[in-house]
Amino acid sequence: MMKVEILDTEEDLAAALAKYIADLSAKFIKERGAFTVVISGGYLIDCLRKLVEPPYVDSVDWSKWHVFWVDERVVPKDHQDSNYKLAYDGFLSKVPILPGNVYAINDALPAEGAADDYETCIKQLVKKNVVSSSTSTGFPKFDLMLLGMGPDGHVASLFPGHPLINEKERWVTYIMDSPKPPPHRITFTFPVINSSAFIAMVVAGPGEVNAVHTALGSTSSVDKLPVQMVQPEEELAWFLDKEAASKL
Ligand SMILES: O=C(O)[C@H](O)[C@@H](O)[C@H](O)[C@H](O)COP(=O)(O)O
Repeated sequence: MMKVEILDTEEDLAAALAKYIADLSAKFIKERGAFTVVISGGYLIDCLRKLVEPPYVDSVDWSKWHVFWVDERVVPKDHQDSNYKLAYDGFLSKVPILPGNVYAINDALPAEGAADDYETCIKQLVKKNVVSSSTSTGFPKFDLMLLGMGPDGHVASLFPGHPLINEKERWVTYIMDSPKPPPHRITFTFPVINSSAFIAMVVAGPGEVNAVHTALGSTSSVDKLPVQMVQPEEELAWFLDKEAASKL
């Protein structure tokens, strides 16, 4: 199922996104005592700012959250390009999520090793039932993924025309030639992204208007953009501000 929310301003988008996340947090914690959230980098983290303010900062049961990255740059965790640093500075440092429930990549490993290590970590969490497993695909089923999108329609570190968008076996893979710097990254694959229960696709501002139009406004497209390949098992919710939706 897909829904598209177009908000007047980016501020309204942040407020709507916070409510959506808080509601899903309450749902999954009630159902299974945990909430597994996968975040991307980029402007998404700034869009989470309403979650770290009242009422949500007080009402969300942060102790049940488990946080993962859909992609990460292969740099030290304190490097300016690190998605972990971006999320820590802008979100994780402001809420009482248990440090042991925040799953960053092993930044001492090169890209291939870091991807293998992250995949092994997730497999262990599936065995412990911290992360669910999709009964239809056998891949890990995260409760919610919070994704941004690039102007070229990339999601995570899955870029248009790159062979990685066709990876069908691995849970986590790596790229050494990312067109968006830095070049070395790890990324979830589409089988994992599309085995998630819910995905929020968060796009604000003028930078992605063409990719948003391609994804939501056009019917025919021979080669699908990565963003058009996103199809979670329960719901894909687009959160757009009026600028991002201006070509719809
Ligand atoms: O590591 C990354 O670069 C992000 O995970 C990436 O997938 C991001 O979500 C989009 O690129 C949008 O981010 P921007 O705000 O930088 O365009």
